[in-house]
Amino acid sequence: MHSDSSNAANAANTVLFEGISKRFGAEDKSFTALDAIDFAVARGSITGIIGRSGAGKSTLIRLVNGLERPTSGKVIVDGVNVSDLDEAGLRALRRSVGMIFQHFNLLSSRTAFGNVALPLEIAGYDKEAIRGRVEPLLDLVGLSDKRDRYPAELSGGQKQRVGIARALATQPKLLLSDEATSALDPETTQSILELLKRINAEFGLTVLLITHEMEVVKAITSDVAVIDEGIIVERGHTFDVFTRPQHPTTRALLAGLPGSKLPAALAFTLRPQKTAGGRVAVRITFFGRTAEQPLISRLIQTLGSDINIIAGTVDEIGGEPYGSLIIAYAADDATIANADKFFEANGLVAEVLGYVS
Ligand SMILES: Nc1ncnc2c1ncn2[C@@H]1O[C@H](COP(=O)(O)OP(=O)(O)OP(=O)(O)O)[C@@H](O)[C@H]1O
Repeated sequence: MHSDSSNAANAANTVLFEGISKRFGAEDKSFTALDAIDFAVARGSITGIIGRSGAGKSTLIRLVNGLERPTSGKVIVDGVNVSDLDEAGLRALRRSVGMIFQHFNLLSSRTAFGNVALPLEIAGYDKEAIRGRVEPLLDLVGLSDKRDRYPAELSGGQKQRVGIARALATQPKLLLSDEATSALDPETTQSILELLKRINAEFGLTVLLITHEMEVVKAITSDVAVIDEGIIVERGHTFDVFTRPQHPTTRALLAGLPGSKLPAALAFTLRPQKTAGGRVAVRITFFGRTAEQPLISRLIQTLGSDINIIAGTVDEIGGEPYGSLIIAYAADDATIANADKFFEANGLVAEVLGYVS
């Protein structure tokens, strides 16, 4: 029997991790790969789990389709406790949960068509039904003209498209992605992420992806959890986690993003203390609607023309505009007070980076 609250949680979430821990090895020298994980993957979301190598990401995702069993706790997929399933139940679960992999895991002896058809053959579909399902899928992933090609004749991006079509063949409600773009170049990564985004929007498919690449999380997820040594250290809407990271691990992962580093010339001259007649260097972060306003010209109007713009980026996180601007201006009390008033009035987050002469 489910309580009303667990029914509501199952309606809202495709996956629930409840008090999950996973230990490997014998009792006396066991290793804790996951510890006290409570996490929900909202239905229809694209949710990312990010962490460094060895953080526990693969173990966590493998619990979802029953490839690993938790040492304690429950993983609930679409209202079903995965640990309660017998072999037949696990087979049914794996039909309703598609998965894509870093190295694609295609059968080299089968064509693109044959690879996509495989899960349908295993599920016992007849030839006609298989063709009726596989051809539109190859079309969806843009590979109709490659239907008779073998994996060795396809590029990495094309192989991953076959992998995506195969994962969708049994019409799953959930797609698991295990570092699916890690072996691809940035441009191909972008096109695969666009495809995942389109599939999520068109079919309402929930996507749970694990990655060590912040770029991937930034490009397509709505929600994210940061995992470190088997513990979720930070979670939330991607936009909030990226713009106001709280945990040092999140900050360290974000520091690898292009545009997050200080320009070399500034980093070299920046001092922690104010110098006589020196200038203060400030990073202004602006979100949502403020990112679209003509901030720079208003800033110049407020602070006068004695302001240097050192660096700037405008970007999008989870579809929301976001920008950052590094400026320097006179570090006297009147100018600083004037600037602070401007930042506050315009809802800008300003962080003093240091002082330059
Ligand atoms: N079958 C196993 N037996 C023993 N230890 C394991 C097993 N599987 C994983 N581990 C350990 O659990 C920890 C988490 O591994 P996991 O593969 O989940 O990390 P990850 O975040 O996916 O890392 P990567 O990105 O390198 O794959 C690692 O320290 C790993 O060595």
